[in-house]
Amino acid sequence: MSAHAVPVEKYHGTGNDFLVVDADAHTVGDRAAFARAHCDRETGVTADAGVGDDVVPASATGRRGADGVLFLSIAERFDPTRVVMTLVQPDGSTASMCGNGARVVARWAHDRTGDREFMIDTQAGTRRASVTDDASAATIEMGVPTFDPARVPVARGDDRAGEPLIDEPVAGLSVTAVNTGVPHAVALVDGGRDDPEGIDTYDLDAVAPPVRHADVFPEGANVNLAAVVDDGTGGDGSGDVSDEGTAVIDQRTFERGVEGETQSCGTGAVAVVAAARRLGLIAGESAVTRPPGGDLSITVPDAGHATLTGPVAHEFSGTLPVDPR
Ligand SMILES: N[C@@H](CCC[C@H](N)C(=O)O)C(=O)O
Repeated sequence: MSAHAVPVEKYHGTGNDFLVVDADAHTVGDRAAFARAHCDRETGVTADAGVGDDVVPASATGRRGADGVLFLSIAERFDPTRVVMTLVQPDGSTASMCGNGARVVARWAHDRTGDREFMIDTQAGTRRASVTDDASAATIEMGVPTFDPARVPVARGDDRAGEPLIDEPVAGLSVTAVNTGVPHAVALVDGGRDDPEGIDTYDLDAVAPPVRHADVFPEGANVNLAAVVDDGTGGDGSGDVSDEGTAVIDQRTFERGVEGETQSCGTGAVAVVAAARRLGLIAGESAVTRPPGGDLSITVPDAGHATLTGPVAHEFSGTLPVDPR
């Protein structure tokens, strides 16, 4: 390996794909430039970056580039093993939390250590994580979603400055603002993916940017469309909570930092379920969200951490230039 090359692993969680760099072993001086170059969907990393037997056909996503670079630092002296996670996005920005990225971190740490339980240190706080026996799926504690306008953050600039922004018009969509580690705007729309007039009829790349950049979101926001296709009431209609099933919500997310729609967004999935609960659109605390890249299982209890569970997979190993210019 050249002195100017760094080993990388590529993983994805429901199509949200990430390059992973072991930040203890390898220094990347300009992380933003590295992410901008190698995440580019036109000119960025491919499975050809792999070396020897590690090269496998780009699997479930099979796409060039990535949704970000995870710079990871692992400390096995702790029990459970701790991993410090920093996500640098395709535009060079750093995100304080990433749900699917954290699932990738758990799988990467498992592949290194064989452990199944981890603590992941993010800029949004320390999160517990675990992988299944076969490591094909990971669960992350996602913290407590907040609608507090000071913490989303939301800046109304009027006499409602202290009120949460719940199902209100913002730049053409009716949105609910929630922070699940990063800021999200959630617009509940009619009709799921199977509805010819439903969620997939929206041109997300057109409708999301005005919300993402709206003045009411001083730090910007990820923008989610969500359609409740099963409210989870199920049962016999008696209202008995033991009859409550798992709700099903179709989800699409336009991500800040990617500046486009991703196949899946974990913090977005939790935001969607938290918003649906807040609006009284689903019965219980559990839901499956269905972003384009695959299903995610979410819990948002009345008290305590939300959780995010879903599949995670390794795509390939390789090396990339540290300085891509
Ligand atoms: N894809 C992530 C979210 C990453 C952060 C986001 N783009 C932001 O800048 O807020 C996830 O799975 O949560």
